[in-house]
Amino acid sequence: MKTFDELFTELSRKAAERPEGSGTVAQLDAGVHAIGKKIVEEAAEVWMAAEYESTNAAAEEISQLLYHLQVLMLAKGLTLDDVYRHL
Ligand SMILES: N=c1c2ncn([C@@H]3O[C@H](COP(=O)(O)OP(=O)(O)OP(=O)(O)O)[C@@H](O)[C@H]3O)c2ncn1[C@@H]1O[C@H](COP(=O)(O)O)[C@@H](O)[C@H]1O
Repeated sequence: MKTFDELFTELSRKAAERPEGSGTVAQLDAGVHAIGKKIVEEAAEVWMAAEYESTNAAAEEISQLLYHLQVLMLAKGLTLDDVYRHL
């Protein structure tokens, strides 16, 4: 298990070091358009899981949406503070 901040630290390292086989690196290479599409897809899956599936399924879909949002943040060069200052 990891926190939102811990995941961002891990993904930032992946983006910098570009290890072989990293899905995050592949997503970053695919670009903002592809990442954005994935976010919309994952958001729809969150909605469907929340409405029609178990609470655990909804939690899993939410975790995937959070992951893809972080990938977009990295693609755009945004930090956690850039986002947190708007909360
Ligand atoms: N938390 C996640 C995470 N959540 C979601 N995903 C990606 O999002 C996809 C989920 O999409 P779906 O369930 O809709 O399945 P899918 O449509 O079949 O997926 P794709 O065809 O798009 O791959 C997964 O296949 C992963 O590619 C994640 N990929 C990575 N992480 C974490 O990110 C870290 C770095 O991962 P790597 O960069 O791959 O090393 C690790 O700690 C991972 O646990």
